[in-house]
Amino acid sequence: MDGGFNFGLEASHHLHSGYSHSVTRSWQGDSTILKSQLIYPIFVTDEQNKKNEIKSLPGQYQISPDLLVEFLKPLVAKGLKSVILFGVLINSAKDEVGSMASSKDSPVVHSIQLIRQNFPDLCIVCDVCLCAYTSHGHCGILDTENKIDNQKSIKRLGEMSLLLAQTGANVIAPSDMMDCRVSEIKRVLFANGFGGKVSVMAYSSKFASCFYGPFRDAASSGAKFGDRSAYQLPPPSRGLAIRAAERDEKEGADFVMVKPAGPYLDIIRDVKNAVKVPVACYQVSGEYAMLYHAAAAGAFNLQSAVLESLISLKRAGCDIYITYFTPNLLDWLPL
Ligand SMILES: NCc1[nH]cc(CCC(=O)O)c1CC(=O)O
Repeated sequence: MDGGFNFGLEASHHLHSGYSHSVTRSWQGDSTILKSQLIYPIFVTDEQNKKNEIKSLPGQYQISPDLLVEFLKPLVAKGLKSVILFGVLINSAKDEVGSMASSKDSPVVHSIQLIRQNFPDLCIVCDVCLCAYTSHGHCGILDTENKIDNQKSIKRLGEMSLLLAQTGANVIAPSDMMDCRVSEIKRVLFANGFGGKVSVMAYSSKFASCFYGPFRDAASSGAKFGDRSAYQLPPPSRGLAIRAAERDEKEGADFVMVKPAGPYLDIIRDVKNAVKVPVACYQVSGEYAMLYHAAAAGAFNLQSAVLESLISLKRAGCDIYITYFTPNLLDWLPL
């Protein structure tokens, strides 16, 4: 008798003996999600006095640093503990090498300064990638044949990370998917006195996913957006995804990430079993849009659906939740 058959017998016994309900009730597991495990993604623009709702992400905004403090105040009062910042540039500010990514004029640098002054305890995570800053929209620097130049790219990512750390970021989160970027960023942080002070949350198991669609709108990286399947993982690949997490842990990542989250629950569990560092899961823009629009169309209650989606992540092994629903969750979750 194989395991599957055994399990079937057991299940049907529970089902028909009236035993199942008491078993599942006493076996619910821990469904608690804490506010301190949430990270709220925020898009900061280089324009002034701007708070633009993102069309494909209703309820989410591109916001300029001068309005950021007022925007965050009520959320911090409700228990917001962490944000992840994404820079958004007007097209004329972009160039081939993404110069603004490591410029003191970048909206992310301005935002870190303001958050540090006004909310000293807020944990600032910064997305580190070049796609929002390059004119071609790729996550790295291209060579003369329009292929990614890995070495040049990770050097730029190191420069960007150092500036963000110097400005006051707590966590550097590389989402570019270039080879060896975690070790390069770690090396730069240690060489400049940030070892043990600023941590690295690596987007490790990041799939080339259509669920990032609305994000392209949000980060204004849509227009010239190219195919990223050369550096993001193919959706069917399980082994690569696990090896990527193990590799990033070896390179010194303090957290690894699985992204998207909901469609990749199996990967979350496998990564959780494979690494010792905490596992962050990114419930991405497309997952947000699906839940939002389905609830708006009356398919289900938003709060129930969002909580169930996050509890599923927890069951799979999630330690940290990156979700656009963070403001809602601050209302829904107990302190
Ligand atoms: N590299 C940048 C980046 N950082 C986070 C996302 C997606 C997040 C979301 O969809 O919410 C992306 C887009 C991409 O890589 O294609």
